[in-house]
Amino acid sequence: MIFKAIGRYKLLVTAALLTMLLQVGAALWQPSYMKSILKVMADMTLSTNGKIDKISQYGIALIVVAVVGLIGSVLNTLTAAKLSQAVSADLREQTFRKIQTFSYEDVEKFKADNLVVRMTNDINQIQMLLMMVFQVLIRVPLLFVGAFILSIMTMPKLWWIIVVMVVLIVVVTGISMGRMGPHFAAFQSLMDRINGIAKDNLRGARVVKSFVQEDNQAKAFDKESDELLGHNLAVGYTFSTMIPAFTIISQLAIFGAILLVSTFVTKSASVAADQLGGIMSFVQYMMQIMFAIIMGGMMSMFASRGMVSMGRISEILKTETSMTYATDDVEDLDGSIEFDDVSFAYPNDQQPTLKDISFKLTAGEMVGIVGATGAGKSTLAQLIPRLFDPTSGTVKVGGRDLKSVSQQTLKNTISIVLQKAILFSGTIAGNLKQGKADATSSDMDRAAKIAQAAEFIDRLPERYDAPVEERGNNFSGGQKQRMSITRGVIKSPKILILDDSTSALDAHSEKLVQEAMNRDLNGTTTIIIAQKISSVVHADTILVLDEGRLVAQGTHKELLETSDVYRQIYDTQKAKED
Ligand SMILES: Nc1ncnc2c1ncn2[C@@H]1O[C@H](COP(=O)(O)OP(=O)(O)OP(=O)(O)O)[C@@H](O)[C@H]1O
Repeated sequence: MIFKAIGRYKLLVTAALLTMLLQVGAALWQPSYMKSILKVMADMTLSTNGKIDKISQYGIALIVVAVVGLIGSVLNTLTAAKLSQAVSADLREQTFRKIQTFSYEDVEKFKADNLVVRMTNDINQIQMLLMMVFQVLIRVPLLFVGAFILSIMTMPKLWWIIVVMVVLIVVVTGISMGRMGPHFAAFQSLMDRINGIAKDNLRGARVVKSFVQEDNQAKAFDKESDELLGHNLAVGYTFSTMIPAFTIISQLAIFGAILLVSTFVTKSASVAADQLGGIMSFVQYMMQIMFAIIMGGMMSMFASRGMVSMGRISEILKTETSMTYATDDVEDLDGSIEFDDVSFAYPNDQQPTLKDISFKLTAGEMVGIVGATGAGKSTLAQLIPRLFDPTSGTVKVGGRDLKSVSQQTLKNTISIVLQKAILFSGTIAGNLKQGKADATSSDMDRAAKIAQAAEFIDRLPERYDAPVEERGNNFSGGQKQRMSITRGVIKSPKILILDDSTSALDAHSEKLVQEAMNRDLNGTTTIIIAQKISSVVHADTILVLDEGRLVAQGTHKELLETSDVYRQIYDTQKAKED
């Protein structure tokens, strides 16, 4: 996944690698000039002949190498930043596109909040890792090996000091990383939970305020946040012991090296000068080795977090949607519906929500679905536009098994207006066009009249261009429902499902909507899921659900005579009204 994403930016990758090489080359070269300058300076105690010129030459060369290294470093940072941002933007878009192919069931399995964290936080982790990789990937091994060899070449007798230092630093790094690893693994799932709480709280701000739940919400948030703090502190503590440990190791190594060198210095001045220059560059190489190991450790830290994130993104990209369409052909189906021995269980649910349901509806009928809360009405309705596939049995529309028709055919044939009116930020027109992409303003007028939305839309100065805020927050519950019904009816579908979607409307408006539908959507099979039997008394047929089973079907009059469940619901509601 990641290699494919990076592969698109060959030029940037090459530039990042070359600039990295430039940096390493310059870093390794500099100490040798230092050594030469110091050697010449020490020699000056014997004779100054031509020495100043030599020092200037070495000095200029040293500055040139340092400037080249600096340019390499700036260019490398720029290319690494550009590359990591481009790759992570591609991954984010690819992930979002993939999620768009998911069925509703797939989204339910992942959970929406979790998908949001993956597309934001996880992609950021990958971006940070890539930035690190393209800044230090080659630099670490080259700097380590280069500085190691050059240090031993500079002071062959001190090879063992380098080896002891490397072993100690590797041991400290290994122990520290081992301690930090489990904390990094916990970060991501904690971020999912914290994000979920924050989102629930902000979305349900009205409920939180009206039920004075601020304290409880804050406590729940604090619990997760404290756990995250605990992991962050544990990482911080380990880090705070790691850095001083490195400093002590390097100081001891430098001290040891200087001490040993002083014992090598003989009375010969030229040898002493040589040793002085040597020890300077030796110490510089030692520092570079330590830097390389620390950078390597840091990279492995970013890598361990980035790998977890990559796994989470690749899980999305590898997910094959649970719903496939047998064909792309667009067909003209009529609005008849047939359920043949349908049972359905939600993903990860052992118990079926719908059990052995069979019925037939003729095109153009007005159908009511009633039943107690939790009886399975919405679940049954969701199987018609194929939001879920049945666990067993067949759902047919226009005589065709839903699994054998194309997505576009389904979209053209069926509209569902959900219990909760969901609007997207943009304009009213933008939301209505989700129902019919090429809707004209006369289509919108017609649909708005049916849904009794015209009365408030006409009062808005911008009418259909009026802005809709996030989740339609600038509209009332009833206005949102009316817009949602407008979106549902705008394409005059063959089948229209209204899932308790007039609940926020007063009885008069509900009646007006139904009358307008009867008049203007003649020929549309209308399924009305209703809490109140009064909303469906005029239906051609009513399905009565009880604990996931279809227990009766008929007209209001027939059901009053034949169905105990129906009569019970009717009597209870009537008693309440009286
Ligand atoms: N996404 C889901 N995942 C798991 N279980 C679910 C899901 N949605 C609904 N259920 C369960 O399925 C059962 C039927 O729910 P459904 O929403 O279909 O009932 P309903 O008859 O429409 O109820 P209501 O009239 O209250 O809207 C309930 O027990 C509910 O807990």
